[in-house]
Amino acid sequence: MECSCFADQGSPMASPSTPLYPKHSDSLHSLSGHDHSGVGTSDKEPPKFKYKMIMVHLPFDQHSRVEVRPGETARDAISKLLKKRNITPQLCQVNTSPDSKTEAIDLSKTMEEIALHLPDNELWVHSEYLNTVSSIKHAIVRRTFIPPKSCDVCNNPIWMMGFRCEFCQFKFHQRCSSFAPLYCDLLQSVPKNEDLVKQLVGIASENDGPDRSVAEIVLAGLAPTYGQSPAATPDSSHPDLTSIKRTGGVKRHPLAVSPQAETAQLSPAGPYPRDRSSSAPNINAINDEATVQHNQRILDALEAKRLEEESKDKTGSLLSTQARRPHCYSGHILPGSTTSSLVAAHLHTLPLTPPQSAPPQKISPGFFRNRSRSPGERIEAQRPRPPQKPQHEDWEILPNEFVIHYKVGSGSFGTVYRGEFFGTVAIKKLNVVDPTPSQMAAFKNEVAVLKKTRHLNVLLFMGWVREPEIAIITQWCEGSSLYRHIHVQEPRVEFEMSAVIDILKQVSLGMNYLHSKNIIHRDLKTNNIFLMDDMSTVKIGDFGLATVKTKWTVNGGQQQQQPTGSILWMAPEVIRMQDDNPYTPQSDVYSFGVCMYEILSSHLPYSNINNRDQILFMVGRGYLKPDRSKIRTDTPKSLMKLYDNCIMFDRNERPVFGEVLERLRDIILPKLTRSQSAPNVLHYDSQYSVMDAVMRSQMVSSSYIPPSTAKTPQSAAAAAAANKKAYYNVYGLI
Ligand SMILES: Nc1ncnc2c1ncn2[C@@H]1O[C@H](COP(=O)(O)OP(=O)(O)OP(=O)(O)O)[C@@H](O)[C@H]1O
Ligand SMILES: [Zn+2]
Ligand SMILES: [Zn+2]
Repeated sequence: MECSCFADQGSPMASPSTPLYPKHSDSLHSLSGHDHSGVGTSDKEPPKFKYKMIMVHLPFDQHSRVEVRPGETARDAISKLLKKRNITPQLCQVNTSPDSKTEAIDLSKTMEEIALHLPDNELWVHSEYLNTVSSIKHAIVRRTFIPPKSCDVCNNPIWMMGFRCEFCQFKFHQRCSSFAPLYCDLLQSVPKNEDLVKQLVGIASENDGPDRSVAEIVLAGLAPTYGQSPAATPDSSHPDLTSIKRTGGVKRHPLAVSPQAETAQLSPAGPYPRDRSSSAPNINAINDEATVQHNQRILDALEAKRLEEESKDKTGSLLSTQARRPHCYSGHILPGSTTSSLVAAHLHTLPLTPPQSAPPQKISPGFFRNRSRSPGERIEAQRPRPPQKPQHEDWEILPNEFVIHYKVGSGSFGTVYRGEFFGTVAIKKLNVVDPTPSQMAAFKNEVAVLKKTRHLNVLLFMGWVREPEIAIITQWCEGSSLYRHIHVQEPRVEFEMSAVIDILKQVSLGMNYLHSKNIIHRDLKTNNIFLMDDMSTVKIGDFGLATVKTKWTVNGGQQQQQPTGSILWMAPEVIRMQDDNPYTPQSDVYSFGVCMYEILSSHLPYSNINNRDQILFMVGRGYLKPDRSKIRTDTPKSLMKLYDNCIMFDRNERPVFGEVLERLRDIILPKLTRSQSAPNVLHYDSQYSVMDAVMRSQMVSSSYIPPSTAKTPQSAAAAAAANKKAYYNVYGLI
């Protein structure tokens, strides 16, 4: 096959004489309808080209655009695209059509020259190699690892149960399955393309680093057939592994048995002189949603098969497995595999074909870990580790450590349950199925921040759950949200002004703290403000988790274009989504302003407009603000001013929470209000303040006893208990 591949740079395979587009160029010319006098071309006139951007179709159904830059060769331009995706350019060729059999373009030409002749502004990158690679599946079996072996994903010990590919020996925890490579290396398919082999030899001898390793592995897999004609190779669909010694493929795993010794013993001279046993990257570490789904399918199938196997006669299963799977070289099945676990054969029947639109091929640095180059290092890697307790990651809570009781409600990015984890907790399962590794990593970063939050007014984060679904566990808030108090419960609560200020101060304290930790809430609203401990303490919940809130809400992947969720609290700049990330401390301050409005007016904003889009449009442009006339008349001027400042259209004109707090502290309530109230109960952080304020303002109970009037601690406690009961009775909470 004659082609002008990336590998041809300076190699004998280069075909500079290959005419550029011999089949199409004439028709192109007439089709284009442009003046192509520059084609050919005179030195003086800069060549005119039709397209500034060319669409490039990439392996795994991806595509990208490449800019036509003067003087840049096609090789350089397209290599950049491929390298970004961790695809080895040397393994690809470029055509002007989706058919890889057509003439490849000459990559030494400039993009300008190429653009001149393109029928449409499209190019196709083909790779037989990648096609072959992506057809190879793991043969994963569930295994008991005694003594524990380290997981090839996370490096932590696999304590007892885990999984391993019987081909490539890749082993991993169930929880790490989403990070396992999608396929194993070239073990089954033996490409018979001589050109490809030559290219690989070229790569193996000329390059260094991952490219070379990749080529070496493939060549190792091809070793027995290399140099033979396709007809002379054994039946490629069922290669006899006792005669085809594909040691390179199997022994490449870092912790697999004695790589060097066995390579020396088993492998015939390879097609190239290097010691290939030392470089063994897993070339197929494709980490994304497809991987997760793929692996999950494998695990699910395995689980089903395991149960099936368990009910069968265990003694016969090794034999039958091997009989059903002629590919399975018994030497690869390590001692310790339980016969019942050898379900690899069944996997042949599973529909585990690679996804049509496979993701970028990533060579994850994680998979190079422990691949030592010296025998000494290898021994180190194989030394058994002392047994350890099963490890969870920092603050991870295992499925068997908590109990879910019942569903409480759901929001835009999760469902909340009441449950038990060393006491009553709230478990929020996030709306995410199969997070990509990058989402998972971002999520973990955010968890790392959440776990450091310790403030009286911030809901206590207690841990996170990976399986069966990703969830966050927090302290449980008995009582109710501010939203329920204002908008739902009957009779309506109108807090005393002093209680209003107390609540606002506590919210500002919590928010100021979160901002000091660089946590932007992104969803501050009265639903996420809880009144606890007999309503004396305010807790802010549902904060942080930027990844979950933006990226996971739409099909698990894309950034949302349209604002979703709680639009009433969204700052105009968030509604407009003008920047990549419109969330700032000031956008939280805006949301706080809306909470102020709710509590001061007992209304939700824009309750007279029932068109969501209209609200979004008008608030986003600054044409609409909450109806100020609904705000209660006893609101102090300074508080009103603070509210106005918080909801300023221009975020730079809004105060920060530190200032909000100062201004709230400075508010002096009219003496009259105070003298009517019981003394002392309303000062900031009074244990009874909010509840007392509610009770008094509603005059709900004749049995109300201001705690501060109680003579002894016991009678104060009794008064508090009685008041609580009265309160909850009134609101139907008990
Ligand atoms: N820690 C908690 N303790 C008690 N109830 C809680 C807790 N966290 C949430 N809830 C309740 O669970 C329900 C669902 O909460 P969730 O946070 O999912 O939704 P939301 O805040 O209303 O909306 P969104 O998440 O879209 O902003 C609400 O009724 C909320 O009051
Ligand atoms: Zn494998
Ligand atoms: Zn692991």
